[in-house]
Amino acid sequence: MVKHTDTSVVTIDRYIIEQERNYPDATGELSGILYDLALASKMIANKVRLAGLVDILGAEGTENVQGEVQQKLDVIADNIIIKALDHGGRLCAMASEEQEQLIPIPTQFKRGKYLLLFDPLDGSSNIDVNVPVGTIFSVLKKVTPGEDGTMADALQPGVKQVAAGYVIYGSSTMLVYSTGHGVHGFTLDPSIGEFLLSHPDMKIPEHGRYLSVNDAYEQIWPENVRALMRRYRGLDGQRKAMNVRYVGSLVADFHRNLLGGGLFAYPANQKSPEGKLRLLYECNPLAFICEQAGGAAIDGTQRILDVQPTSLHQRTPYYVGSKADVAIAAEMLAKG
Ligand SMILES: O=P(O)(O)OC[C@H]1O[C@](O)(COP(=O)(O)O)[C@@H](O)[C@@H]1O
Ligand SMILES: [Mg+2]
Ligand SMILES: [Mg+2]
Repeated sequence: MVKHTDTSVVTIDRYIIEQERNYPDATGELSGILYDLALASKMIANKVRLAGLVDILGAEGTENVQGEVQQKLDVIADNIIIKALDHGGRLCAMASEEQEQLIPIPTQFKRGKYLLLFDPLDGSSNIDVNVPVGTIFSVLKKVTPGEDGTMADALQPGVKQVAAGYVIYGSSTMLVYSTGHGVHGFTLDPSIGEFLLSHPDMKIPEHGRYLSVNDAYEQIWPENVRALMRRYRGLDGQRKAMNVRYVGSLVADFHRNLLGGGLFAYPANQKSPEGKLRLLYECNPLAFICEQAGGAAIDGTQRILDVQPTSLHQRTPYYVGSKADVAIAAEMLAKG
């Protein structure tokens, strides 16, 4: 595998081909899915950039399966990804935060051996206020007989992912992914419309600087969660306080912590006993990336990637980031 420095001019397409050489039996189907996701991300980036100028801010007026009001950009991003990925002959089904059921591949198109699960627009509450948002994706291999993807194909533990990644639409647009061979970041150069390698082989620092949690829920957290947050804030005298940063877009909070080291948490609380974030298309893909970068991710009792899913839109408590900080969470939350 060619070792690129961050001065090489390498497009994502070229990099994906080079990575494919790691797999002697590769058919190019997984590479094709990553190409199409890169294309869809460019189209979504364009919409996000123009959000204030064209009529795509605000609510769509519909609700998704989570009971959340859908933003116009949630629906636009969802359609862009489905239309970019449904005809390549590489997928047997898709699943989206914005769709209640599995999304079948239209009958006129060939089916493939992979499933794509995604959160088309992450951080929806930040769209209208021009704060970074993102897209999150996870790729699984079909495990049941037959052509069409089934729920059993979607409900596989995170360790079964063959690829995962996210896109952040911030001051620049970046696509970060892993196929199980490290984590690689690409920055979109809008002047040539290409994702260029900018962050090869990303690693998260062992000890984190940043704590990312919405402590507006402090009053309704279980006592062991409150004790844990006091620890991270240096209030129990056991360690130096971490610096608090919370954007309210999971992708943006995760990305900052991946680069600078930190802990993102969305604990369970009395109102949401399972937490808020979705296991299959938010927590599993970022946990895969984080572990590939040397970090860790738990639900408070076990490794997120070992959780056996039971439903498409299930939620889970989430602690992800620098290994040493997640270890503290595991130790203190085990105290029940
Ligand atoms: O406002 P809260 O309760 O802190 O929740 C913020 C969290 O909700 C989310 O916006 C949920 O994701 P969606 O926007 O994709 O529904 C996360 O990005 C973010 O971390
Ligand atoms: Mg989300
Ligand atoms: Mg979303």
